Amino acid sequence: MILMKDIIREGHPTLRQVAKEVALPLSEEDRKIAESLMEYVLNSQNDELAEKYDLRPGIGLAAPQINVSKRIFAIYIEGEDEPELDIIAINPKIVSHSVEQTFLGSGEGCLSVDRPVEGYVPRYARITIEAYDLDGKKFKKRLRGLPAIAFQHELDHLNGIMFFDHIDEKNPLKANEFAQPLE
Ligand SMILES: O=CN(O)CCNC(=O)c1cccc(Cl)c1Cl
Ligand code: NI
Repeated sequence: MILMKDIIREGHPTLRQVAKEVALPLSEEDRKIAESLMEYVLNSQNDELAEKYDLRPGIGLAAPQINVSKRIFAIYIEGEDEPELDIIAINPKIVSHSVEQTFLGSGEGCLSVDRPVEGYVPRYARITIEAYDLDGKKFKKRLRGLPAIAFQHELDHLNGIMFFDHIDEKNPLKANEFAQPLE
C-alpha cells in the first residue's frame, strides 16, 4: 500500500515532468499502479486507517506523485447516497469546458506540497472529459463543482503543473470576473 513516505514532494523533478501516455490494454504493472492510487485515496478517507498509517487525506492522487510519470490518476469524492465522483482515469483529457470559472474559497492543498499555500485557484466551472478505465474502455463525463476542480488538479499533475502555479501572485485572493466561488 502507498504510504506518505512514497509520495514525492515539491522540488522533486518528476512533479514538473509531462507524464507519458499509457499503452492499452493496461499491463499488469500499470493496473496495479492505478489500483494502488485509488487504494491510497480510499484509505486516506478512512479515519481508522488514516490514523493507523499516518495518511494525509486526499480526494485524488496522480501517478507522478508516487514518482511514476504515467498518465494515470484516481479520484474519490464521497456524496450523500453515492459518491460524487469515483474514477480511475487512464490517459485523461478535457475535451471541452465552460468559459465560466470557479474556485474553492478555502483554496487547494496537495500531498506533494508540505506547506499551506493561500489563494484562489481558478478552474473551469464545467468540463467534459474523456479517459479510459481499468479495462481499457473509453468513458466520457460532464463534471461540475468539486469533481470538476479535482479532475483539473489531478490532470495538472500529469502535465507538471502544481495548484499554486495558478494563484495570482500579486493578489492571491482576487477572483477574476468570470469566476464564481464554489459554495
Ligand atoms: O493531487 C492530489 N492531492 O495532492 C491530494 C491532496 N489534495 C486534495 O485532496 C485536494 C484538496 C483541495 C482541493 C483539491 Cl482539488 C484537492 Cl485534489
Ligand atoms: Ni495534488
